[in-house]
Amino acid sequence: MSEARCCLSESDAPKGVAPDGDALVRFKYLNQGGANVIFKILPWSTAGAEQPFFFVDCKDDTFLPVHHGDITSQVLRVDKGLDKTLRCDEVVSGFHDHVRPLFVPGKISVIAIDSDGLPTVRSVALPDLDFTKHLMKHQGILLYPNVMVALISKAETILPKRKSDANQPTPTNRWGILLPDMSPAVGSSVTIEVKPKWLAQSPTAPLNAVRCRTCAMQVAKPKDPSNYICPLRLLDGKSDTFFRWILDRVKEQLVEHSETLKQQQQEETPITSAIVEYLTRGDGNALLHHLRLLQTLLDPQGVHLRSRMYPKPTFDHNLRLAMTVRDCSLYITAQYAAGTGSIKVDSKLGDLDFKSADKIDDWFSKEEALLKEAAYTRGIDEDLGCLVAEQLVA
Ligand SMILES: O=P(O)(O)O[C@@H]1[C@@H](OP(=O)(O)O)[C@H](OP(=O)(O)O)[C@H](O)[C@H](OP(=O)(O)O)[C@H]1OP(=O)(O)O
Ligand SMILES: Nc1ncnc2c1ncn2[C@@H]1O[C@H](COP(=O)(O)OP(=O)(O)OP(=O)(O)O)[C@@H](O)[C@H]1O
Repeated sequence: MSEARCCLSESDAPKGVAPDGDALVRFKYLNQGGANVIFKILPWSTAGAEQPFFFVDCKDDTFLPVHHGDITSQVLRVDKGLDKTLRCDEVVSGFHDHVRPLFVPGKISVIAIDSDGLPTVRSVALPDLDFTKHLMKHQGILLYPNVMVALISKAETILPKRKSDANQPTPTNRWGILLPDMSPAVGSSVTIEVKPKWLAQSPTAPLNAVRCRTCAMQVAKPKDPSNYICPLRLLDGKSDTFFRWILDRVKEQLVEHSETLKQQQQEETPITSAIVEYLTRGDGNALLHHLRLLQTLLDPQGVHLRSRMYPKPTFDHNLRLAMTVRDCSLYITAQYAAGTGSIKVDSKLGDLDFKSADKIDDWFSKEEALLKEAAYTRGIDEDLGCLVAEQLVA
């Protein structure tokens, strides 16, 4: 091993490595998505019955324990070990090698159709802007077996071993990722989480589409309608629908944070207005436009035309990147000082995991199902608030 940050229990520690009390931490389940589980990292205390763990910086044969203060502003993300999803070490390398470069000035190779109707590779310059302040630092962490046992006991959705590790003893060392903790802080910040999914229409949507790709998905496979919003509204930002959607999200958190209803009501509208302003005219708007640009540059033809596109490696690589930036999360934080009117809004992108090539067939099937089911075009009873539909009426 040359240099790595590791997490271990006292019984994993090599002889002579004994952490001070201020290096000890415990893990608390925070949340999970389809592929990963997130844990909060809290200082360990003798009061609980929890087993302590600690982080060390390992260099050659030396193990240097890390003070918990350097760790507890972060969360630990651990992959569940499912098929077609990436291990955390693959996420970290994919992020650095392929995803991060999309957020700094530079050139990318894209597939365009030439005047003869044939695919051709073009080099396109990205905007001369640096969006890296919106990216989270990804730090790979080697998790020792006893840490894995404890994490699996808190989240049984983490598989003890992947199919590809079938011959390994259970459980083995695994990689996790330390990321900045974007959770709200009671009394001083709220965090709104949105997925800026398909910010432009699918290239293979029918010409008579009455809704965008994300709304078409919501028709075909509805998910929690109570907090659904058409992602094109994030970019447009003007409507009352959008203001109300943000207000509802802010209220959900202030209800838990505020001591009185009056205090909540005093804070909710200014915080909502600051977030809407940020997404409509501020840095958030520039970021959303950049995501839309990436989504369209990297996938101008659509997975359905894949068989006619070449060079195939460029097409597939770009499609994977486009699908990555269509499935990330945006964490918008508003820090406020109660009663002062001071509000600072910021945002970071999460879940920028470079999608696996194994998913290409699934993307093909998803688009095919949307077309077959007429999800872009058929009439429905409910109003999803799709901006495409609104623009057709206008
Ligand atoms: O099917 P979509 O377009 O709705 O997107 C899936 C997401 O659905 P949602 O954003 O909730 O509507 C879905 O999100 P959830 O698990 O529903 O939170 C996943 O992100 C999925 O990607 P992967 O299989 O984990 O790599 C996403 O799949 P792909 O982006 O890989 O197609
Ligand atoms: N850095 C973070 N700080 C605070 N909470 C987080 C952080 N990252 C993730 N979360 C929470 O955990 C949830 C799941 O995380 P994440 O989106 O990374 O999982 P996933 O399995 O990759 O999701 P998907 O289902 O989209 O593939 C998020 O929706 C969010 O609520």
